Amino acid sequence: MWNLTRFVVLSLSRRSRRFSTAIPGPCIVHKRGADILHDPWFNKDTGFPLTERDRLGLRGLLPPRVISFEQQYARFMESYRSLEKNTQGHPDNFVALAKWRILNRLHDRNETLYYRVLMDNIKDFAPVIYTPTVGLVCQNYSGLFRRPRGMYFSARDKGEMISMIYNWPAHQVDMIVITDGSRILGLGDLGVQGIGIPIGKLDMYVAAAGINPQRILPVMLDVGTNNQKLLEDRLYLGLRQPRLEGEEYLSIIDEFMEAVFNRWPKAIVQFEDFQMKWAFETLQRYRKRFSMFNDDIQGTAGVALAGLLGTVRAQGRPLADFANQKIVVVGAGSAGLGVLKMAVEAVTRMTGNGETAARNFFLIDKDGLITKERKNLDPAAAPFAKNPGETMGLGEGATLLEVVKKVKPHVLLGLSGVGGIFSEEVLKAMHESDSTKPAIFAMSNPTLNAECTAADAFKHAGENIVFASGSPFQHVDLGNGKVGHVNQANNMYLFPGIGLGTLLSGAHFITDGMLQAAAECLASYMTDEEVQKGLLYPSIDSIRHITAEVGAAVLRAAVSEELAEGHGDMGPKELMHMSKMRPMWCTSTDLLPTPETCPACIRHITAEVGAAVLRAAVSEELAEGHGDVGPKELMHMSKDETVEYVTRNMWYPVYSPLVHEK
Ligand SMILES: NC(=O)c1ccc[n+]([C@@H]2O[C@H](COP(=O)([O-])OP(=O)(O)OC[C@H]3O[C@@H](n4cnc5c(N)ncnc54)[C@H](O)[C@@H]3O)[C@@H](O)[C@H]2O)c1
Ligand SMILES: O=C(O)C[C@H](O)C(=O)O
Ligand SMILES: [Mg+2]
Repeated sequence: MWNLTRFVVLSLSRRSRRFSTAIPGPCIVHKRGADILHDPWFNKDTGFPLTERDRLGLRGLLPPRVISFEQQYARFMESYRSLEKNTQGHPDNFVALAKWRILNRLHDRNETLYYRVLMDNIKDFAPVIYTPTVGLVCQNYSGLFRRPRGMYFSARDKGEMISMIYNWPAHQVDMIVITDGSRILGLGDLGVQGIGIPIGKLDMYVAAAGINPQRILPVMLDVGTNNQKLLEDRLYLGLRQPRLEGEEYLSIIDEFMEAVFNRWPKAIVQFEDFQMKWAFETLQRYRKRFSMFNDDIQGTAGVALAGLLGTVRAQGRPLADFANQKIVVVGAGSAGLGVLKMAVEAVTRMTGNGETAARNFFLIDKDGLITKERKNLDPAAAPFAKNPGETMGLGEGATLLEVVKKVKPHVLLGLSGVGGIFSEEVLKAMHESDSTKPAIFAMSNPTLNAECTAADAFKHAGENIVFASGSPFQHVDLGNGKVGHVNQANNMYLFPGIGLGTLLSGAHFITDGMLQAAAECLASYMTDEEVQKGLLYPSIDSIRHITAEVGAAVLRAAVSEELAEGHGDMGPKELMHMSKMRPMWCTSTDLLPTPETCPACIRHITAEVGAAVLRAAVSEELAEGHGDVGPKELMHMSKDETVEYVTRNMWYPVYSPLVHEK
């Protein structure tokens, strides 16, 4: 076994050298001297070798000693760790902003180093550059503002966007995340300050999906704000006017979409944190015309569905039992409705009966249980409103506590944006759940808006629960060496893979089939053993791995729906002939890397899987020809081609030699 594993590890290193992204080719730069030092994409700070200092007119502009990338990395981490130490005991928000500032300064100065430290320390840094700290940054954006990042299109730019889009310096853009700032996490309307969300999401695209940071574009569409406090804030940086509505609003987004796809026809646009009415309206308006998706509706739905299927497995039941799970969803907004729609589709596929698929789902909003008797029932919520006779005796508008007590749900899932709404009484009522392992999903963000904390959930609902939250919480010490596992049910496990898979497929639309493939991939990622322990999602340390898997699943779905038009030098025919594969983008040189020596741990996982396959081939007496690059080895390798293809397209942060061209 050792030899086989060793063999696979060694062959991986051969292959990864062949496709290596870790040894960079030269990078053309059209600037010289101080302009290079002030461009975070090219800047290496003190890391410029002497030859480059001479070639690029940098001699004298830097202190004489050359500091290697690794030394710079260590120095940054040292500063970060000492900041952590020095701020111990300070208020949480103060510490969170201090950490964000130090990372943001590096981002503004040296992108290569920034993304490397982010990728290698994703577990520590994701909560700083993404949820929950990003919420705090948005709330304080106008005061924190030092440098712009991304593009800002405002209602005043009407008629100008087609030319404005050419102000963006990059020739090619692959991923755009856009918000209008109207529903930032659970924090409400933050107007122009919502730009922090696209920036944070795109950082996750770089870290998790390996999207080239030169090809990302965060966008703020400023159509005003209805947040009175911001309108009165003298530092507020956005338009001081109420939000545009109706056709006026839509005409601004229409113009933006036309401008973007006119310049970059192959870009993908992710809509993020739009208030519900515009989230649904824009999704419907654009999804058949452009390559776009709404992450809050569609990404969240896939992540929640994967978690819901995980809870069925955690109970030791077959997946088909999902149709019998009673699920109470609290929050009938873009996220809650997206989750229910996908859950109903899953039940329909399992049972073949769409009529009764929503039977076991109960939907609650700020006015309580939603039934067909609801006055002014929102058409988007109507398919999930209970008919009289299906309510188990509960009336229209029944409270959350009444619903939980009566329904005894298997799952209580919050997407309400209301912190603490899963009160002690509600959690205690989950003791009576009909499930052997009740699940509590407090998915609202950021931390203070979570429906309950992890500690409260385990304390009041019992130690036997499965728990997931949108923002990270520490695992809970249950005493006697037992641990209450906390899962992070956040759409970050899907959106980078949805974007990456779509990009590499060259599909012009993102279909339900592609989204379903992404959700199924995440749902099947965890082993039975892990799920039984209450682990529904991978650790964030494995985000690059899961993203590659999700990306490949999305790509395969696009191919099977005949939507894949290819990407770069990979045409649709080549894509069609790729089969399932596993990624290997680990840069560790260890023979058997561990999660410590290889943060993404890919080579380790791949070696294990490869060795298992090889053992099977050996035991079936088929493994004659797998030497170096024999035909049979090639045959075996072709199973891996899709992920390999995905992997090859993943950017990895290392300094490239710079070559000046006028
Ligand atoms: N974990 C994730 O990946 C993820 C993804 C998307 C959204 N979210 C979070 O979900 C929350 C909601 O997002 P959204 O886009 O659906 O917002 P939304 O504004 O569209 O919907 C909020 C819903 O909550 C309901 N609500 C408000 N107060 C309530 C109360 N007291 N009791 C019951 N329901 C109540 C509203 O009636 C509305 O139906 C936000 O906090 C957001 O950060 C998390
Ligand atoms: O941004 C997140 O962390 C998840 C989600 O998109 C949200 O709006 O809360
Ligand atoms: Mg969001």
